[in-house]
This record gives sequence, C-alpha cells and structure tokens, in this order.
Amino acid sequence: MNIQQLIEQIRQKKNYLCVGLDTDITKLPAHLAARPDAVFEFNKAIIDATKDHCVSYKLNTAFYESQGLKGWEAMEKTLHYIPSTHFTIADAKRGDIGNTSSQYAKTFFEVLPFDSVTVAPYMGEDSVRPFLEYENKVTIVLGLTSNKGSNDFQYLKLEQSSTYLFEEVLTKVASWGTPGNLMFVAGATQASQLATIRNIIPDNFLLVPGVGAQGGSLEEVSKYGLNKNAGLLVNASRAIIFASPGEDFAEKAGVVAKEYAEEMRSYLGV
Ligand SMILES: O=c1ccn([C@@H]2O[C@H](COP(=O)(O)O)[C@@H](O)[C@H]2O)c(=O)[nH]1
Repeated sequence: MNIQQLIEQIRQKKNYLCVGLDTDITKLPAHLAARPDAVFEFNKAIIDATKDHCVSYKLNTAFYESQGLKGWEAMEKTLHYIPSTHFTIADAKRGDIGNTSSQYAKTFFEVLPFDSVTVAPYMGEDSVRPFLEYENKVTIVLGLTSNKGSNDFQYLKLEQSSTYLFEEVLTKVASWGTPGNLMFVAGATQASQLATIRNIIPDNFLLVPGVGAQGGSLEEVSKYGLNKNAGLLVNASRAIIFASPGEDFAEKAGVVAKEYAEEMRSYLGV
C-alpha cells in the first residue's frame, strides 16, 4: 500500500489508528502461551478483532528478532495475514553505510514485503537513500522520539542558532524525499513541539507512538498534528494488545481500538 491508498483508507474508515503488534511472549495469555505457534495465534486474534477500527499495523521487529528463527517466522506469517487494506510498518530503526542499508531495505521491502520501515538518520543521507530508492515504499525517519532520552541529542541547540538538532534533521531529511515516500516519527509525548514540526514538514505523514502506555494525549497530537490529508498515524501497542491478560484479550483489544478510532473520528470532524 502506498501513501495515496493510506489516505483513501483513512477517509473511508475515518480514523488514523495504527495498532502496534509488540507481541512480548512473556505477556501472552496463559491459555495461549504453551501453544507451538503462540505469537502468531495471538497476533491473528488481535488483527481479527481490531482490523475494522484501524488503518495500519506496526510490528516492532525487536519482539520477533529476540525469539530467533521462530520469532522471524511469526513476523512473516503475521505480515502475510494483515489485510492488504492496512498499511504495514516494520519498526526496525535501521540505518548503516549505504552498502549495508541496501541489505536492510531488501530485508524489509522485498523479503518481508512491508509497506514501510523505520530508519534512524544519524549516519546521514547515504544511510537513508537505499530505502528511498524503492518505489511505492515509505521510509519513516526518526524525527523527535517519545522517550526521555530524546533530550540527550535531539534537543541540543545548533551552534549560534536557536534551532534544535531535531528541527535540522527534519528540514534536511525532508529534502531527500517527498511526502509520498517519506514519513517522520514524532512522539505523542512531544505534543508541544508538533506545531513546530508541522511548520517544517506540513505535508509529510507523522507516525506518532506514545499514546496509551506512555501517556501521550491523542487530543493534543490531533490538534497540532492533523493536516489536510489527516497526515497522522497514531500508534498504540500495549494499551491495545494487552488490554486484558485473559482469554478475552482479543475482544478487549477490539473494544480499546474502537474507542481510539471513535475519538479520532471526532477530531477529523466527519
Ligand atoms: O519515538 C518512538 C519511536 C518508536 N516507538 C515504538 O512505538 C511503540 C510504542 O509502544 P506502546 O506500548 O504504545 O508504548 C513501541 O514499539 C516503541 O518501540 C516509541 O514508543 N517511541
């Protein structure tokens, strides 16, 4: 799915919810935990219960890679189970010298046919370029992250200027691509910076993690982040997939996803 099709899905479904499949095996419901394909069974049930209330799924690859081959297989099966009407994100945060980034791009755009992958911009243009070379795929670059550690580097002021490092990152990286192939991560916990971010990149989609378990406000994010095409994908992982620890985990996930979707609909004013 490309950005134009994502915009169409948002219009049809009237929400911009991304469900995060951060499937931590230590948190699986007891009745599933011992099953041989537990992670995929869990994800399948979550997708079935939430697909009508979201437009996207984000798989944080760490939760799969940490399980070795079995985890990788669960990630692949999950990706293929997600309906083609939903925008898929590999939250892998890759980026290396160009020669190596090409291999990462091949991994997440070809071997695993995700629609998009998250990329860390620290190593500069040649580390991001191999991802951007894929037509109809989207590169999601870390702009201003949701964690406390974002203060360490992202809020450093550039010498003799009032500009933060993250602002320079957004400005520079935006010139490497277009709103059709480049999104940025902006943490929901950073809502006070969203107006600034929108001034720099009015048209790019923002992937916004940090509502739910991290306490970010959906209302604030929507107020400052929405643009003419919606322009937002707001992710919640733990708050949805682990809404209940019991046999009703999928049903509860569906209820929470529906609540987020309805709140989003009110902000879209449709
Ligand atoms: O700045 C960032 C970038 C990525 N993430 C990822 O999003 C989800 C958030 O999970 P919750 O359970 O909803 O808190 C997770 O995969 C993070 O690695 C982020 O939180 N902040």
